[in-house]
Amino acid sequence: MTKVLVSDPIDQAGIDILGQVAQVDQRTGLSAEELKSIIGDYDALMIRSGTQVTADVIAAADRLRIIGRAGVGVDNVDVPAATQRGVLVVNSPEGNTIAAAEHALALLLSLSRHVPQAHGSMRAGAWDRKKYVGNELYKKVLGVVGLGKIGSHVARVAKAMGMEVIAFDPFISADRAQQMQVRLTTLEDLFRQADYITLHIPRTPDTENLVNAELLRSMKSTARIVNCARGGIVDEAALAEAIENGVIAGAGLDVYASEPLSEDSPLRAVERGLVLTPHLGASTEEAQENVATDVAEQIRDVLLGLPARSAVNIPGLSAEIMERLKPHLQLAETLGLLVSQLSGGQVQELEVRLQGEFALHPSQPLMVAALKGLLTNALGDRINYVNASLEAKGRGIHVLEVKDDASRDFAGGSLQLTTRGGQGGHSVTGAVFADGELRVTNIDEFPVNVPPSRHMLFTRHRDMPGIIGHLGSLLGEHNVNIASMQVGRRIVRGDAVMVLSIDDPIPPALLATIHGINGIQEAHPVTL
Ligand SMILES: NC(=O)c1ccc[n+]([C@@H]2O[C@H](COP(=O)([O-])OP(=O)(O)OC[C@H]3O[C@@H](n4cnc5c(N)ncnc54)[C@H](O)[C@@H]3O)[C@@H](O)[C@H]2O)c1
Ligand SMILES: O=C(O)CC[C@@H](O)C(=O)O
Repeated sequence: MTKVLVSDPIDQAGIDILGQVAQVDQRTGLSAEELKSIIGDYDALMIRSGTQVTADVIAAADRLRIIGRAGVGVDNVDVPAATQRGVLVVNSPEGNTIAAAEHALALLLSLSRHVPQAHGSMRAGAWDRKKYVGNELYKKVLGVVGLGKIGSHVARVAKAMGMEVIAFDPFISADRAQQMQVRLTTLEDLFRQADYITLHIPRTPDTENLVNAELLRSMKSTARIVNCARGGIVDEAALAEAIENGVIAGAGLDVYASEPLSEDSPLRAVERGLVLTPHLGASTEEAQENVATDVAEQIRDVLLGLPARSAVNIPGLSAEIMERLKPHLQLAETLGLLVSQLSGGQVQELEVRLQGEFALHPSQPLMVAALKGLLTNALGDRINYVNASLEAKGRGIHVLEVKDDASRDFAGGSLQLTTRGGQGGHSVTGAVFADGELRVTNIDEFPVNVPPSRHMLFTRHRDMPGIIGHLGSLLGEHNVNIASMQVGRRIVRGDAVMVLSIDDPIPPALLATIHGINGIQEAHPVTL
């Protein structure tokens, strides 16, 4: 008998769909140990954000074929562990977009009119009209951080309410922002200018504690901030302090670094200017029905041997092709990640050139892997083989595929990714060597031969005496250890590129100093 475990509250519409093909056991509130002890009996697991599907749980899941997340974020699932075990992870990328956007707007309005506090005082028998004088949103500046699905909807509604909308999203093109009548700006400027700020970005290493004490200090003292995206993006202790000390006027939070929010969190002690909700962004009847139906249909289909439409991990490729193309897919993804960081995010066109033997492989998975790499910094764990093409299209990125099987630069062929965009373009080429090792072989038409490593620094500079030594000593002074270094140049004392593999990331202050070195035209730290 096929069995599905539903371990979080899921709308009945989803349960009914699962019931068409399997025995459905609804067991919410399981401890980690209890989940581990029973998961071995199940073919599918359906969850929301409450259940933590750790590597331990997956290791105990002998029969498990699919994990369905009724919602967007899969940060409560160890996706690499699931992929390794061949367990498909599916989600519902759009089912709760409107619900989350409306919740952010609800927090903005509640904050500006003190709705929860006024309600509390009425319940306590008071009739206090003076204490709860608020502010209007009309004609105020709303700063949207992250202009994706939810951020765009919030921006649209805010404009209809007469707000001026500015946004920070380094991965959205100026054209797209213009279509939405939103002015793109820097994060710093947004925090300085906005009367209201709303966050709609994923939690990634780049966005963790993005809103810290320093950024909060740069806000107007009358400004308010809403986080209905992910916990951990805002430094909670710094936020509580900023509200208590009048540095900012208030905040509305739906998500927390650790959930449920602990009873002794400093946030719970803030008396004025703070509205807290317990991760309710997706909690509307409509969204719960949408996500439950969307995910239950995918679980049902997969259990019947059909493909899933929103797989987060394994693409619609056979295991055999995946195995054969593994290093090539890895190269495409690595080059995508690399070229996106060289290009600074604003990419309008990506050209993928399959050269020599690369042109003989199926191109679609390679194109998708390249796009997945290109969008990884923008979308974190939300980008996958299934949605990469769609996400690129949604961002207005034009994708070109060029096959050049006559090229003979490396025995196994090579792959070149070229970006074009508002800030110019970059190109990177790579190859898979006979031992399966990946190599970056060309940067902006300068030949190099570098294995990709976790932390790297790429510079474009004038080939002149002293520049390499200067950079080397500067890194040494800042305790950044260089593992290897290579220079690529076409003519002596012309333009050149330098590629450093380093053991540690470059601190932002050091990057500014590197930019100041005479002869350095560009410097890009890269994390792969
Ligand atoms: N509170 C809830 O219940 C709830 C419900 C649904 C979604 N969410 C969360 O809301 C967030 C947004 O979801 P979405 O569906 O709009 O995602 P999306 O992928 O459509 O949009 C995210 C946007 O953030 C941008 N971005 C990435 N890194 C950035 C950075 N460092 N600075 C600025 N912009 C950056 C991306 O370019 C993208 O446009 C996610 O974190 C999601 O998990 C919360
Ligand atoms: O399951 C929930 O209610 C939270 C969902 C939301 O955070 C998401 O990422 O989709």
